[in-house]
Amino acid sequence: MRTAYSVETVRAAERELMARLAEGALMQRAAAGLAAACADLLGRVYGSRVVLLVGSGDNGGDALYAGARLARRGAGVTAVLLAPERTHGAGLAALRGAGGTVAGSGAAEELILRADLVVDGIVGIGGKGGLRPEAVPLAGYAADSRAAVVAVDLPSGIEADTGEVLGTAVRADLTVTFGTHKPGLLIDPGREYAGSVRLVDIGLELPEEAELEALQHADVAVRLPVPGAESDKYRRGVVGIAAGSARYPGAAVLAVSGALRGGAGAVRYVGPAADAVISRFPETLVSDQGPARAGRVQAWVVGPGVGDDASAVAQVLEADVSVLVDADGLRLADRSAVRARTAPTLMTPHAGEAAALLGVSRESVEAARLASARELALRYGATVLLKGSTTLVADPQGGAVRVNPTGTAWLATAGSGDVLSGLAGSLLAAGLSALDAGSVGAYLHGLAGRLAADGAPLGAHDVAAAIPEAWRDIRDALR
Ligand SMILES: NC(=O)C1=CN([C@@H]2O[C@H](COP(=O)(O)OP(=O)(O)OC[C@H]3O[C@@H](n4cnc5c(N)ncnc54)[C@H](O)[C@@H]3O)[C@@H](O)[C@H]2O)[C@@H](O)CC1
Ligand SMILES: [K+]
Repeated sequence: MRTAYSVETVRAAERELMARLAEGALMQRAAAGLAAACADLLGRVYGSRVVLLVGSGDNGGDALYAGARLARRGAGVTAVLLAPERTHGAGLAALRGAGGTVAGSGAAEELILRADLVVDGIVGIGGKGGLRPEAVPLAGYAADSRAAVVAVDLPSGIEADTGEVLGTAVRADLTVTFGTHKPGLLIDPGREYAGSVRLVDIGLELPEEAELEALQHADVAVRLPVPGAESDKYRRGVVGIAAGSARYPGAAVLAVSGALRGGAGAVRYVGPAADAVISRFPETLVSDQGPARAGRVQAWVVGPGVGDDASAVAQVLEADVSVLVDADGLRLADRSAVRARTAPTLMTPHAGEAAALLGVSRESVEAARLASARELALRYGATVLLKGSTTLVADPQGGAVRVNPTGTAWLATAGSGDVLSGLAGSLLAAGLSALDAGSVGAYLHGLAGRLAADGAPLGAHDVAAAIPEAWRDIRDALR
């Protein structure tokens, strides 16, 4: 499991650790890790041109000490100081002692454009409210330069706790982060600014429960349902799919295609698209009765392509089994009916749907994904899977939010969400909690999307067809 902790938690752990260590020891650990990462990126340190962007805090101190280490190995290191009178004094002395120099801000553009490496130590976890105006041009020069850009702890200008980007931020090729990932490094839009992320262990002791967690192959593998010797189709779980309409039969077919690959023993389809479903997937059990009379299931998926069939949504919400609500279902679901449920509920909006449910703009959901997912979970008393470039899953009772690491932009294709609904609903029917079904479903779906796309456009049905390959790939992590 990859975890991320909030600034407040990191600060507390740092205080505790600093009290036990010699003055400056922690910063030396950070700088050593940073310098090593820079050296790896440069390949040849000797003779390289390195520019340090140095803000007024310890983030700048890290950059200066790392710069001193690179200067000692023969790099030409120049520091651009944003606040010369408030620069980390000992760090600056170390840089000078190692042969590094300081340039005035007038020389910054020229230096950055000619550099091999730019180290962004403008601001770290002490930053708030986006880049200050004097730092904004530096981010621009770094973006225009052919130099590799390494962010210290996090790209300056992104909000560490949320991944929000307020105005301009530094775009890094590599972020070297200390002690733990910060939430903003794993959530868009901040994640896109971070490039690849390298974690340097500085010995922080962090609490059990993280702010954010990202499942990895091994975490998913142990959660995948596996039929036992005693299993039959009913014991493996039956998932009911209430989806599709005369106008949108394809949504039903795609939801079923995901559900068939998600671990349930049988898929029961209810709705007006039964013919389309059967002709594509003859193994589906179909019914033209409403969900309330369709026979026993262990979980329901309701919503993809149902149009205005509010009755199907209401019937499903009354069922005493796990329910996944998606697409049209989100619009039609009565909030008090969702809140009144005692069995688990998983809602799967994309940013636009989440915005409608919260009564805010789509942009504000996209800018603050973590807060939006949490808020929605609280309001509805339901687990919320917020789809997007970084899919998040939040439980209503709090706890670590799951962030999906397998997403790919190729998944932004019509019908892809219907496949995810069926898949995650099938995992619910197989007995996974709403949090696990949502996060394991998103992980499988993302990986299937990557495997199916392999760098080329794909259709949603390709994603569904690639789920078994993704499943095997993950399962093999346990071998
Ligand atoms: N505290 C520790 O134990 C350690 C801290 N380390 C480093 O220290 C950093 C935190 O240092 P600080 O607490 O000094 O804080 P920062 O260096 O992150 O930033 C604080 C300084 O930046 C200025 N600032 C705030 N917002 C800004 C903005 N939007 N634009 C420009 N300047 C802004 C403030 O005036 C303040 O002087 C970490 O991110 C990490 O890089 C590491 O050395 C590891 C050990
Ligand atoms: K930084």
